[in-house]
Amino acid sequence: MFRPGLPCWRCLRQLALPTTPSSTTYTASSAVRSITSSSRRKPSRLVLSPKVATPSTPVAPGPTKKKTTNHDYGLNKTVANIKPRNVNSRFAPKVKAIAPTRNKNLKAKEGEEVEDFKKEKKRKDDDGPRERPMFKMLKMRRALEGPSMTTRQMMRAKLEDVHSFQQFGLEPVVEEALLKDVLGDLTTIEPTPVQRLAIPALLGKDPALNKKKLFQNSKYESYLLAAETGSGKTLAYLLPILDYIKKQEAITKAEEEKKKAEQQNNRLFGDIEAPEVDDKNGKPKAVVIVPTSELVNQVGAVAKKLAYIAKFRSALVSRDVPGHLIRKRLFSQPLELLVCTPALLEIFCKEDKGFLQNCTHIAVDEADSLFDRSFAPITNAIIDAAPNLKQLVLCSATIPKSLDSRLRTTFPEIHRIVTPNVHAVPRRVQLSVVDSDAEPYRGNKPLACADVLHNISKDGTEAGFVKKAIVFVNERETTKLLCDYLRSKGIDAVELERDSPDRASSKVLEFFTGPKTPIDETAEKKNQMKVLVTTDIASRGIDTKHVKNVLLFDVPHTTIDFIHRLGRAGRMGRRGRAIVFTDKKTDKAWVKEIKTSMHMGSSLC
Ligand SMILES: Nc1ncnc2c1ncn2[C@@H]1O[C@H](COP(=O)(O)OP(=O)(O)OP(=O)(O)O)[C@@H](O)[C@H]1O
Repeated sequence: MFRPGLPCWRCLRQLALPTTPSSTTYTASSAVRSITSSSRRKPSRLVLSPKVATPSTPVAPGPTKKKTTNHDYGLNKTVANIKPRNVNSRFAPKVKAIAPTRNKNLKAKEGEEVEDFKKEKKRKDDDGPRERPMFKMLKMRRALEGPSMTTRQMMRAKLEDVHSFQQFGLEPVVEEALLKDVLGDLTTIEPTPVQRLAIPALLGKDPALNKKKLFQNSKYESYLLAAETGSGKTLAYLLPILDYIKKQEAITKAEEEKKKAEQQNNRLFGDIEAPEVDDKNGKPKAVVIVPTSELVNQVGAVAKKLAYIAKFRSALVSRDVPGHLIRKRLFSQPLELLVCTPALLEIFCKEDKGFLQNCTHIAVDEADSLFDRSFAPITNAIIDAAPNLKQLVLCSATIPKSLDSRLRTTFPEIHRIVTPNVHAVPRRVQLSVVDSDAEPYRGNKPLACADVLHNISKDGTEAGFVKKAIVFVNERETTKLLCDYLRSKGIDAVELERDSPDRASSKVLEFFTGPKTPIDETAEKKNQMKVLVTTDIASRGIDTKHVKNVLLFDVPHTTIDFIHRLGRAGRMGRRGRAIVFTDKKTDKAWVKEIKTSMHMGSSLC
């Protein structure tokens, strides 16, 4: 309340006039401070934000408005007035401006936070140059190379000619193993588009393919198989390899019998040859290279199924296999097929220069990752270590432009087998977008995710079976945090990332790659849904045939990641549902573009 004789503080603040004539100079600001002393009563107002030391996502500097004091608008300047980029430049002025109002503790705290920020900045600078997020985003969205219209039409025409596996003329044992043990549970068995195109070409039975002319300047035949996710690429390269092995086996057997007969003959005349030393142990005839141990197990499982009837020896080797088992699997018997990760295979090749001397076939699955900058030297070294290589097959669901141009220089004669729908996510996968910034989530993305999962579990689909959902995140650290959060909301979630403790046992993945699981009606708490929270480790190649729901908690960085993650649902003609969560950092226009492309069934190029 205003009383005459006493100063009005509002006026004092505005006029900044001295009030009472006293011995000490009494300014308006000091008066306000001494009387209201809001800072002392409400210290929280002056406490620096605890986030000041937390590195925020760097924002691209926009054009700054310049204050011109004179009217030459900076035209007469001879020196560029660019501020040096130092740590303090962004927030030192703020610190200075409010410094006089601080007490000692606050100053100390402030100093600590500045130090923290400096340390963080130094760490970031040491890690490499800072990139502006927009440019980083654009750089990471590597464009995919799509097939031309003519190629698509040619491929479509070719597809019409093939309808059954019997048309390929595979070795009888291989065909029997395929139809009985691998696809035996299907009512109608017919090859998929990539199998129709690739198997005749790799077997040398494609009349349109003149191999002699095509590979006249090359030591071996090279093929690139590019087909959509979940389209049966594994069998497309595995069947021709096994067919060759079985054919060669028959030839070798005939030769050995002939040799034996000759030796028998020679023995009659006393000329006995020394028996040949068996050099086949630890020398595989064919090698399949895959990027992860999960894929070693998956491809290996298909090979094992085929081996039961087709009778060949295969070995699976990855970092999950103990040393004594690797030794046993590799060196105790002659080996036909080795499924391995590149790092281990490179070690074997370095240790034994002749390790791949009997190898005639190499298949590189997920070729786009195995030929990217980090893996390419290893993969190339392995290929170079096979002197008798006859066929090299590179296989992937996504061919980035960078890989395409690298292949043109490394393997100029490579024959491309591309399905018409490559780089497209099947239309049977429906994509929905959930904006976590909108009501009712208000920026709480984990809550949005839990809510969506809750709704899925109650939607009445997949009656009688446990629903399986995969949630993909971008960062490893998020896996555990999100998984714990979902568990706290009563959702049965498990996590899988590169360093997960239970990764070695593969138990986590087994459930999601396995067949449909009926709900246990006898259990006290009936489990309606199981959720896997994972990174890209489970996005490539993992055959989650019975997973219908894929949630992209983070928007993937690239179109390639989009294709692989969405590819975990809607495999082999099944229906699927994908949900992507957006927030204010998301490029919503891009997500919309992806959604439109999926709706149209076109490539996500
Ligand atoms: N001709 C076929 N008919 C029916 N099912 C098949 C056929 N060929 C393969 N499959 C099955 O389809 C599933 C997917 O196959 P596969 O893992 O080889 O796909 P992919 O193209 O390699 O997928 P990704 O690109 O994700 O690695 C497997 O379970 C496989 O058994």
